[in-house]
Formats: sequence, structure tokens, C-alpha cells
Amino acid sequence: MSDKFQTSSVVLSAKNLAMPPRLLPVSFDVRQGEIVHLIGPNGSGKSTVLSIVSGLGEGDGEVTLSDQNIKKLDLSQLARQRCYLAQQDKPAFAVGVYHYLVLSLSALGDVPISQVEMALEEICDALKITDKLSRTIQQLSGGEWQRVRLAAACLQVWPSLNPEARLLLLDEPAAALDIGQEAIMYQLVRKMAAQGIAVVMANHDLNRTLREADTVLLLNNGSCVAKGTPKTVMTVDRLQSVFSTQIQRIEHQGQSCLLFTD
Ligand SMILES: Nc1ncnc2c1ncn2[C@@H]1O[C@H](COP(=O)(O)OP(=O)(O)OP(=O)(O)O)[C@@H](O)[C@H]1O
Repeated sequence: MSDKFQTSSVVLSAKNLAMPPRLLPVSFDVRQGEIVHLIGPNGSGKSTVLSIVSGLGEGDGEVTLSDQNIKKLDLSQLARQRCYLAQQDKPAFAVGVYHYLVLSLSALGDVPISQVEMALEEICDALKITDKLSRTIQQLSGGEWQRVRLAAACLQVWPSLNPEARLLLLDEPAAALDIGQEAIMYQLVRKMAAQGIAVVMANHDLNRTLREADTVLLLNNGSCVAKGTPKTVMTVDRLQSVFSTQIQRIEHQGQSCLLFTD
């Protein structure tokens, strides 16, 4: 987390989130500019956590977004404060990429078109989708479609367009991305966080989590087994036990790196 947000305010507070047996009670806070990774095996509850804190999924417990109970926020208030990129397939209907991106701003009211164009240009350049703007979403590869979805998510909570934006929720955003595009996605996530947006994302790439996350929640069978900094949570013994596979940790040029040796 950038130094300027070290003592920043809590954006998202989740208290005793639960949906037994899929998710047993878990509590955590996320601060302005903090990047939180949810890790754990398939079916451990990562998407369930994201869907409850998004305000769209059913579940027990209390979630507050900027001190407001999310159950009291209507859909357009939610859409202005947080964006939720779920795991999902391409919609069946055909829509142009540009139109799809602009639709992500529909909850924001009147935003000057010049500001929209500037943000679109910056995000599309970063994600390398500018040449796809005139296509329909049916004419994209899986990785291109994922980048368009990411662009739409970032646009919705882009601080210069949306002063109410606080939180970006991403469910496995690197799915379908090649390693170069994955690196670009992480740069964009860091850029959002550097502007004060709190990020909570589900992730399967443990080496990325080691390097990119400020805070990690490790889930297993619906329970949070550890929470804290990557180095304290992601010990070899704990990861081997949770993921039931052989892992080694090596140091390379000052960075820790996990090797999966099974
Ligand atoms: N709609 C549903 N109805 C009933 N159970 C569900 C439903 N969706 C998910 N589950 C179950 O809830 C548990 C948690 O699922 P969840 O999708 O949160 O896991 P996850 O950690 O995100 O998994 P993955 O890494 O595979 O995406 C799993 O046991 C799953 O089978």
C-alpha cells in the first residue's frame, strides 16, 4: 500500500460474513488504497465473499461501505461506490465494445464527454484494446473479452469520472489473460489503488499474491484459515496443507518465489 494510505480510513468493513456451509463467519476491513487478495482452493468460498460484499449476493453478517450498511444502498448508489467484476461468460446479446464500455458509466449521471474520452483512452491504451472498440463483444477472443470487462470495471470507479468511487471487487481478473496481459492488469490494479481505490480480488496465482497483495485472506472449505500480510499468511507448511500439494519457497534477487514441485 502506498505510504500516503498507511493510516487511511476503512472503506469496506465485513463483519461475520457467512453463508453456511459455503462460508463460515469471516470478518475483515479494507482501507483506502489497500489491495486484498482472497486465495484458497476451488470451492473455498472466495466468490461467495466477493458476491456478499458486492451487495448483490445473499448472506449473513454486516457489510458497510464508507460507513453505510450496504443493505440500505440502492443499486445505483452501490454502482457509484463499488464495481464488481464477477466470473461470468459473455452475454448472449451482441453489443459494440465502445457501447459496452460507456454503459458501465450509466449510474454516474452527467459526466463531461471530454473526461469520459480521456479516461477511455487511458484505460483502453493500458489494456491494449483500443483497436477493438469498433468490434462487437462477440468478435473478441476470451482474453480480449476479459480485458474489455476489466476496462469497464475500472471505468466505473475511475476517480476522475466518479468522485464517489471507493472499491473495486475482482473475481479472478487474470483468468484468460496471457502473462504479458496479466502484468498489465496488475499495473492497472496498482494504479487504481494508488488513487485511493480499495481493491479486493480472488486470485489463484500465489506468486502474484506474494508480490502484489497488501493483505491476504486464505480460505479453505468456507473458513478463513489465516489473514495478514502475504509473508505471514503464505507459509510453505500452511499452503501445502491447504492446497494438498508440494511447495518450495526460494529467494531470487530479493524476492520470494513459490515453486510447485508435484
Ligand atoms: N449457487 C450455489 N448454490 C449452492 N452452492 C454453491 C453455489 N455456488 C457455489 N456453491 C458452493 O459454495 C462453495 C464456495 O464456492 P465459491 O464459488 O465461493 O468458491 P471459490 O473459492 O470462488 O472457488 P473457485 O476457485 O473454484 O472459483 C463451493 O462448495 C461451491 O460448490
